[in-house]
Amino acid sequence: MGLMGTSPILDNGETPIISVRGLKNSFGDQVIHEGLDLDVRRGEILGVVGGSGTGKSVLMRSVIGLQKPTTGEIDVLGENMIDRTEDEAKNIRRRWGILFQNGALFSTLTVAENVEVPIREYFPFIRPPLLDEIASYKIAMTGLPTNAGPKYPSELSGGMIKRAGLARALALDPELLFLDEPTAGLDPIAAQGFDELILGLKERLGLTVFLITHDLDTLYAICDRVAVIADQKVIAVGTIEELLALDHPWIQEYFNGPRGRAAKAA
Ligand SMILES: Nc1ncnc2c1ncn2[C@@H]1O[C@H](COP(=O)(O)OP(=O)(O)OP(=O)(O)O)[C@@H](O)[C@H]1O
Repeated sequence: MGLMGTSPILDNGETPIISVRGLKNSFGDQVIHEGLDLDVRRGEILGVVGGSGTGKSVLMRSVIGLQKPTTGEIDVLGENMIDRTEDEAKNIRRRWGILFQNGALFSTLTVAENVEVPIREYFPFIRPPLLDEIASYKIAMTGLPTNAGPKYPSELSGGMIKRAGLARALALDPELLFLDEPTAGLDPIAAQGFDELILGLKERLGLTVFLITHDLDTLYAICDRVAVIADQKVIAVGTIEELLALDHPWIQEYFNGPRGRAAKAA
């Protein structure tokens, strides 16, 4: 643990699932990241934390190829993400699932139809009833009742929308899941249920999870390691216990403030 090294090979000899080196992102004069390094290991849930506007979402967008960095190297699932052809990019996108902050469902499609979108895109030869069966299976995996399939997003609660978004993220059996603040806006019980769902799916499906969150309960409950973004880079990464041992004001305030202490005690 501790401060990031520069080798893309981890201590245990494994190649990381995500490797970011020397990332710089800027918008005009505003520099968001500079010299940012990060590794995500196979099978872990890595939490990404940092103050508002430190560039957590921009980091995720860079990793998934939606935001071209100013400079830097990004490897995901063994593929170099910089300067890829559209075909290569499409192939790699099939191997991960993304849950955006607001669920990002198509409002004019039912839950089942939303889940079917990526399947239709990549496997156009799969037709109903198999398509519907796959969608029902994914919907059930996320703990939604079977009657959620024909519903429209506007008929769902916030927690159900997140689950439907997750069902769509799981549509193509991804190896890697990106979650952007999955419990934001959920009540504590729904948030806890969602945490348990993520942890269960990670264990059963062997997923690797990149998770942006402000939710201290989530960090304590399900994250194997936590990466802290401050001063335009990942200043530290490790278990919460390891982070607590570091003498950084933001880390101390975040994990040892009243909310951090309450989450730890829970
Ligand atoms: N496309 C863009 N054009 C210009 N500036 C942008 C763009 N995307 C993000 N930014 C800026 O980059 C900074 C980081 O944004 P980002 O959304 O990644 O922060 P964050 O850490 O995810 O914040 P929060 O915790 O509040 O969600 C912000 O100042 C934002 O205004």
